[in-house]
Amino acid sequence: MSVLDEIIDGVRADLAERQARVSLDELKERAAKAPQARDGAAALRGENVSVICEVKRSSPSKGALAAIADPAGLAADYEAGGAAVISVLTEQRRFGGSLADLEAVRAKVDIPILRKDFIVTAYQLWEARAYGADLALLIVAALEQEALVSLIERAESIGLTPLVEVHDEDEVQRAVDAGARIIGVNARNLKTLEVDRDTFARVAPEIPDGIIKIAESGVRGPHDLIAYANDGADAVLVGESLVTGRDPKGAVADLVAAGAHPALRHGRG
Ligand SMILES: O=P(O)(O)OC[C@@H](O)[C@@H](O)c1c[nH]c2ccccc12
Repeated sequence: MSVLDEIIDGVRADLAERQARVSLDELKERAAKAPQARDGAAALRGENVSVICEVKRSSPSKGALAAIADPAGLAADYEAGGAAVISVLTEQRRFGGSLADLEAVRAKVDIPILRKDFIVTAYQLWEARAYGADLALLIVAALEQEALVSLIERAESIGLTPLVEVHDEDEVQRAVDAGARIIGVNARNLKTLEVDRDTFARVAPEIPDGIIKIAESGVRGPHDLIAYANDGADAVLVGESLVTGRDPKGAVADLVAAGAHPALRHGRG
């Protein structure tokens, strides 16, 4: 069994508990009362390379990263540093996240928020909306094609912008066929947890023009953002280096400044 399969088993068990506690109808009522979703694609489409900053306490590859007693405070620092979008990991067992984190971050920041989790059913999309997310991650490797297609459609129909994650060329094809408009290339293979920063350069050329391209994982600082941008990234998604650093706001500002360099505009569409 791959790491991804193990994670998804845990996610399904936790999901079953929540489903037993909160009915889909209750969730839908809560989602109806949530503030209208912000435009996640618009936030990522600007002239500059956008920075998506992640609230992440731990990871299956590294274990504990940071306690993050105040996820909303961290997100506010990210926003003050110039983040375009906040990613909140809500998976509990391996990443130490929760829907409460999502809710707290929503209450504090005005920029769009991505629910980062292992979404396998529409119930989780309704949760995302009910707790204030604007975008939702859908991982191609975790979904059959039929499920991917229907979750993309469902996300859009409830006002969530799907960010579709891939790791190789075949998954790009599946994402495109399923109608993805934002594709994230994860440098980390979720089946083995290995990071290969060359993944984006290899896989991104397969993504058609007009689709927003995000380079995910392994960004240590501005030099990695610049490398990803030169390979065509419209945005980068950064977690570990921000939560383990001393000055998240300053680190985000440095990334944002690098992403605003006019030399990077050439060749990105
Ligand atoms: O901490 P990093 O290396 O900066 O990576 C952030 C983000 O890309 C990573 O957390 C991630 C990308 N895709 C995921 C899917 C599930 C869980 C986590 C992820």
